[in-house]
Amino acid sequence: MKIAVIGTGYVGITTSVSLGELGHELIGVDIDPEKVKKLKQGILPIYEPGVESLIQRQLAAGSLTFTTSLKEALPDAEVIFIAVGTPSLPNGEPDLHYVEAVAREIGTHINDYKVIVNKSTVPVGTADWVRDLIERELERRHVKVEFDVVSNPEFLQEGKALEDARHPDRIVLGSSSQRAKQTMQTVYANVNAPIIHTSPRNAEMIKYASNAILATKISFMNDIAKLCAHLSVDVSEVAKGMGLDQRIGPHFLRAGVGYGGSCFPKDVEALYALGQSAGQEMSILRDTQRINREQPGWVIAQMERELGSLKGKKIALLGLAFKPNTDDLREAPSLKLLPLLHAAGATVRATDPIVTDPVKEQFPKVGIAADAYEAALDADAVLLCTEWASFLKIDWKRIRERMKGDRVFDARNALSIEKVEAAGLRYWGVGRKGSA
Ligand SMILES: NC(=O)c1ccc[n+]([C@@H]2O[C@H](COP(=O)([O-])OP(=O)(O)OC[C@H]3O[C@@H](n4cnc5c(N)ncnc54)[C@H](O)[C@@H]3O)[C@@H](O)[C@H]2O)c1
Ligand SMILES: O=c1ccn([C@@H]2O[C@H](COP(=O)(O)OP(=O)(O)O[C@H]3O[C@H](CO)[C@@H](O)[C@H](O)[C@H]3O)[C@@H](O)[C@H]2O)c(=O)[nH]1
Repeated sequence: MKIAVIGTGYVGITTSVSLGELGHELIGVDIDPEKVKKLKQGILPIYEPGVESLIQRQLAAGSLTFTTSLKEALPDAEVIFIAVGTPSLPNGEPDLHYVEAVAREIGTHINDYKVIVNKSTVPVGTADWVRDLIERELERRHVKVEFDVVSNPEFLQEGKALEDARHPDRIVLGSSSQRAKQTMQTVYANVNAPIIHTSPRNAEMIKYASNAILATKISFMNDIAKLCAHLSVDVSEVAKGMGLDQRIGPHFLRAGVGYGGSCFPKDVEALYALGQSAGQEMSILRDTQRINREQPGWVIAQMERELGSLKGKKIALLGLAFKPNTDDLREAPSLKLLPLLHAAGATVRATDPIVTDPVKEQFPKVGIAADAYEAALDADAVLLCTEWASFLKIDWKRIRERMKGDRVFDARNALSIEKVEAAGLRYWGVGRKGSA
């Protein structure tokens, strides 16, 4: 089957290569000529493990191509995926103008039956709106072309996008016609995952509600962690004990410095905004967001409680990306910690295995170190912000020798207390040992 994917960000690229693995022929479209130029050369403009080699293989086989021209991509494609961004507007609602532009362009150029699949995360009712936009363009052209709009939300996690695409927990298909449903069944025929066939509106809500509950689990555990800190309880042990209950599950129970990334913050906000416009309070989501906003400040306040004033203190910041295995800095907690540390008078030397330059541009005062050992030189304290695998394997004795102070603040609850303490360092975690 020939498939066009509009937008070559995380979702567009992952969709393209994973559908390519299923035997389909893919054409990726992006308005960004630089991105397309790189992709045509097999260069991935983002860091996502495993994806670049797959692009190169599929380019060489001729089963994957890229273009900046939607018009050129449309005629041969039976299915058109929309995978453009839906960032937050200042009022919290998602900005749908990229989706709108693509829908209009599709309406301008289609001449035969297509299934248009929305993969972007969008509010309930967007599939109907996309249908209207396309119909209006067809009316303007005085042509009649049949098409269907399907909602097929994406659930991949950055850093493990390929694995998630190959082995999804479920595929959600919100189709409004039998013809579209059958086409989508062919698209995903070779994926071994449960398929939920539902309406487009239900599919759109499934995506927002899924992200919102995951974000809420994190904020809930961050609240529990702060209580654990007062009661000398280790929240990691609590999470372990809770997670074995199958009704709760072990995932997304890790307390830390809060959630970041391009999805949770904007999607929780968008669902909250959707509630507001429907006159529905959504107070849980309000608190989910509040707790997340406050978490970096709470971590810094705890550091001040432990270290005294941070004025003149040297802090080694380990990790800048919003999570490991990505170079994505969107809503990264590091970008919230840095101004707070600076405002408190601390000097920061940061390190990250992948992403440093954009942080240096945004915060010229931050020193950038090649690795954790360089960052720790003369430091009063180490602060772990992103739990990259390389940081979990640190030789803490080597770190101790280089530091001036002896404090390790684990804002991800990812380090082994025993290993840190065996090196003669004092450990602090979020609602773990050392917190109060
Ligand atoms: N990043 C994730 O992990 C993830 C996971 C699930 C769902 N989503 C959702 O998927 C959508 C895309 O997310 P992303 O992170 O891939 O976005 P992104 O911002 O990384 O990429 C979007 C791409 O679309 C391109 N684009 C914009 N307008 C275009 C147009 N008119 N024609 C062609 N290309 C156009 C941009 O140049 C950009 O390359 C969002 O709605 C997001 O919420 C993202
Ligand atoms: O127990 C946990 C789990 C995660 N996080 C943080 O939560 C954020 C988001 O992590 P994760 O969900 O792994 O990354 P994303 O790539 O943003 O993926 C989320 O957002 C995507 C975009 O909608 C969805 O497709 C995914 O299903 C959803 O997990 C990161 O800052 C993590 O550090 C925690 O603090 N504690």
